[in-house]
Parts: sequence; structure tokens; C-alpha cells
Amino acid sequence: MATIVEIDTYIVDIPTIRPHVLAMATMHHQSIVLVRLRDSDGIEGIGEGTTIGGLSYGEESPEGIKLAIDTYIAPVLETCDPSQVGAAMAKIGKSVFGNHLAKCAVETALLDLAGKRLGVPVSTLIGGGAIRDRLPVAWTLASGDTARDIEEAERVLAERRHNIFKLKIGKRDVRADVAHVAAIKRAVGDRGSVRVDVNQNWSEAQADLGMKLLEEAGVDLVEQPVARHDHAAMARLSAKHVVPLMADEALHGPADAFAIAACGGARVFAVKIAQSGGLLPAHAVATIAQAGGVGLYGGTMLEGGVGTAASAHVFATLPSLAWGTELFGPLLLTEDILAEPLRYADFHLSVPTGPGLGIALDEDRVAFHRRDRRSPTLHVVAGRG
Ligand SMILES: O=C(O)/C=C\C=C/C(=O)O
Ligand SMILES: [Mn+2]
Repeated sequence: MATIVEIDTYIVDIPTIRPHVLAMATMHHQSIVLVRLRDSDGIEGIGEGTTIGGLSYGEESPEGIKLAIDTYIAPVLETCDPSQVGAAMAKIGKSVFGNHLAKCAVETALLDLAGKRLGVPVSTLIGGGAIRDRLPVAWTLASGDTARDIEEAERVLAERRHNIFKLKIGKRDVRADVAHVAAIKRAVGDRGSVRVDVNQNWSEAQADLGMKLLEEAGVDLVEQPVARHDHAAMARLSAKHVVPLMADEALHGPADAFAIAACGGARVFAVKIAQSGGLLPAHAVATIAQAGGVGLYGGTMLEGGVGTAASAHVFATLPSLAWGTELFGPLLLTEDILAEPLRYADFHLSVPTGPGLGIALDEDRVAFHRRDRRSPTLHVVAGRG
């Protein structure tokens, strides 16, 4: 049985191409947590656990993800057979509660390693393999300025890179937000789909008004308008409005998926490998959605190329993906961390086809941008390596 002989977890900070304004934070850089595993046969696997705005978006931070892996997950991982991904994640789950982004990073690295060992893409290890080789990719307009957002939409439409637009709202008065969205929808017209993400920032009363006005403005989807725990409000809003409500922050794995589907809390799910706790639980979330007649959208935590490739592998296996994906994370960063950037063309992302994740890191660029580059924190398993 092979064993894990090296676990290297580190943070890579990369600037964004412009400020990225969400309801809870404005991003000027992304802090990517990377995990690199090496097993006793010399095979390597890489994974990513990335969030948004420090601790402002969710309950894990880049620094906390690194600590959870180094201090609590690595000691268990060292006792596991890396080729048995499900068994390893089950054993980790016995002593590590929650920490879904940290678990996602480790599970991704194990799947990458297992795929390389077997000579198959990660999608083959999930749900019976890929049924599509490319994925539609939305772009988020979030510069904070309506005119600039319209310019950006015109540019990416002309480049045939995106024709699905997600607008971040929730910071301003509801009517001001709707006016911002309506101006962009008027500019885009029927050349593209416009959706919004409120990131939980509306009360139910604000969401009632907002969803009505957004529907009239021609918006196709309203993401997480109210607090993630308020399933009852989500169900009332979902039943009352024609524009579909999409669950995002409310979805942290299969149990949440079942609860929300069962109460009619959303008509669409934003499936995210990070919030789900890995690709395998994300696939379970999607299966519950399909069983409950809930539509699917491939979400992002604005990961770099590693997490984006991992998400692409699992989204490629889903029988339906009616709302497309938002796997544009690498395009928001000034530098790519992959040796061979992911391929975006003709409004789609191509799913990598090589063994494992089908990608490799740009080692020099990652070494330059790694936060601990003055004192790397390599974790060599005692007596192995
Ligand atoms: O910020 C973006 O552009 C995309 C998604 C991020 C988080 C979310 O969906 O809430
Ligand atoms: Mn969202």
C-alpha cells in the first residue's frame, strides 16, 4: 500500500485585475491555499481551498484552512492509503468537524493523485465520468461602477468570452441596486443573460420588493437574497416570485441540499466543491437537486486554476447543468498559477483531459507568490520521504 510521505500546504497571494466589489467585501487580491501531496511511489497530487474576503464570506479563512490541514488533517492523512479517497475522507471526517474548504483542498489533491496513479481524469472517478467536454462560463460584473460594468460586458461579449452576466448587489438601497442592474440589462439586451447575487444582504421584505422589480427588469435569476439559515423565507420568496431563487451560502453539503429541496427553499442550487466539502459531496448535492427537480449551476469561490479545474471535472459529469457555471476565477487574477492556463473560448471553459486534474503548477510563479517563500513550511512525515 502506498503512503503519503510529504504534505506541503501554503498560501499564494495574487492581485485581482480590478477591485471586485461584493456586498460583504471588496477584493484587491485572492489568497489561494494550495495543498501538494507526494506518495511513496513519487506520485504528486495538488488541491486548492480558497475563500473570499478573509472571514467576511464564510467561516474559514486562508490562514485557518492552512492550520486545519497542517495541524488536524495531515496527521490522519499520513495513516491513510491515498488511493482510497472515500475511505481517507471518511477517516478525516471522524476527527475533523466542518472545515469544508480545508477538506475540499485535501480531497481534490487525493483525487488528482488517484487519477494520475490510474491514468484517468478526475471526472472518471466521479459519478461515472464526463458527459460534456466544455462548460458555459458566466462573468461577474462587480467594478462598483455601472458605466464601467457596461464597458466590461461589451468587451467580453465582443471577445466571445462571456454572454452570461452575474451582478453583485446588496450594498445599496434596493431601488438603487435595481436601477444599476436594469441599466446593464438594457445595454446587454437579448445578447446575454443577466442574473444577480445579493450575498444574503436583504431582509425578506427587501427581497420581496427586489425580486419583483428585478423580474420586471428582465433578470433571470436571484442568488441568495436572504440569510443562509432562513430556509422558510427562501421558500416563501421562491413560491411567490417568477424569477427563480438560487441557493448558495445556504448550501454546505448534502444535508443542506436535502433540507432546502424538501422545503422548496430554492429552484436552483449553486453547487460549490468548497462549500460542499469536496468533489464527491458536491456531486451528492447535485444528485439531490436532480431528484428534487432543482436546477443546477456550477458555482465558484473565485478559486485559481487548481480549484477551477477540480470544479470543472465534477460539473462535467452532471446530467444537467441548465444554468451553466461561473468558473472564471483565473480570469479575475493578474497572474495564472498553472503552467498551461485553462482554455476559455467561445463562451466556454474546456474541461482538462489529462490524468488526474490534467493540470500542472507554474512552479516558479507559485514559488514567487507563496506567502511563506522566505521560510517554506514543508511537512515531511517522520521517517518517510
Ligand atoms: O464573486 C464572484 O464573482 C462569484 C462568486 C463568488 C461568490 C458567490 O457566488 O457568492
Ligand atoms: Mn453567491
